[in-house]
Amino acid sequence: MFARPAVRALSHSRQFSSSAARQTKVAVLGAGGGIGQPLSLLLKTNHLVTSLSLYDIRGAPGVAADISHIDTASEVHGYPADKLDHALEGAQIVVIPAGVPRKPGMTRDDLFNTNASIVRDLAAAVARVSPEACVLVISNPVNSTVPIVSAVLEKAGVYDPKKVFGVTTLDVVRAARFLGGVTGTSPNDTRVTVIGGHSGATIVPLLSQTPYGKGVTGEAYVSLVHRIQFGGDEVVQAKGGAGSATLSMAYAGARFTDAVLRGLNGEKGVVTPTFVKSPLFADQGVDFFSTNVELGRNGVEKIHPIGPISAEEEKLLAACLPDLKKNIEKGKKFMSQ
Ligand SMILES: NC(=O)c1ccc[n+]([C@@H]2O[C@H](COP(=O)([O-])OP(=O)(O)OC[C@H]3O[C@@H](n4cnc5c(N)ncnc54)[C@H](O)[C@@H]3O)[C@@H](O)[C@H]2O)c1
Ligand SMILES: O=C(O)C[C@H](O)C(=O)O
Repeated sequence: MFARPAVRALSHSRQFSSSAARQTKVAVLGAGGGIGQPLSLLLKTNHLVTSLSLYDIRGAPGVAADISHIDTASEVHGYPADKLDHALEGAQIVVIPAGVPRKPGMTRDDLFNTNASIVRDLAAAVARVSPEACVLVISNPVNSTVPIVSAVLEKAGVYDPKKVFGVTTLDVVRAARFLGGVTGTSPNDTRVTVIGGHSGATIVPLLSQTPYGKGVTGEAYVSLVHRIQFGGDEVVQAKGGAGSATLSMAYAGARFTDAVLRGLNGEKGVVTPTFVKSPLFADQGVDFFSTNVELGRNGVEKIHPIGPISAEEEKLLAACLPDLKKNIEKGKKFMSQ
């Protein structure tokens, strides 16, 4: 589906014969929503998906009927509110964009009270029905919902930290686009590794690690970093109360799902940032963190170190860690109550 690799590290051919690709069922929970619909559409065009299972408390059968007419080989089924378990049967990948989006003036953390329980209940169903699936969490606040999903699976005795991912790809997409805008180059030449978490100061773009990013300094650097960290707010403001990023997120979610699919299919060198259980800053109480991760047949194959960073990025990282720690602890506390 995507002509370009997910990150610049993916440079080799990714062609598969249909016989080489395994059968992969992908379930989308929240498929009737602003993200869920275009994400499901993009997944229907992905030839690594053999079966697409669309679930929502509202509207999923209609979305499924519509998408099922697209002339790619995958089967599409839609499931109403009371058929969650059916939707999850046999799923190898579960993507979760279910939950409420922000309105102007809200932080992602303001969504916690509503989305924490939605994600918890969906994760409980995953634990019960498809415990071996890779779970890709889009619902905000990602910094807290990923620890919640992990804790639910852990409580059920089926937690595999290699298979739970917070989707931070939109930050990577924005960083490439915004840097390309500043330097006047194609985003294909301005891929940026973005580490940390997915909200404000927890989003840390490593511009110094790219040839074009290194050249952005002074005020231009400060405003570029701010735009990457607060790109979500731009969309929330522009939509004026009608929600947050849906189309760019669907693109980002489909791209990350494609990366996971390619890893499961045995493709080597699939590397992209994602928010996972990570040892990198665990000694500082931050045991979930996004860095470049190599994806493989079992999910996370290898967590890459952050690599050399500039003095400015050291400061961004120092600001990120306390906020991220609070967000992670909030998710864990919710699950321990
Ligand atoms: N990770 C990211 O980068 C990123 C980017 C954009 C948005 N988001 C988040 O994604 C979430 C969804 O955003 P949206 O714009 O699609 O919202 P939306 O309101 O348009 O859609 C959400 C959908 O979830 C469904 N839903 C609610 N509870 C459910 C449940 N228990 N089971 C199944 N479905 C349920 C709703 O019926 C709705 O169709 C929000 O939390 C938003 O903040 C994350
Ligand atoms: O900004 C939001 O609330 C949605 C999403 O997290 C984004 O980054 O666009």
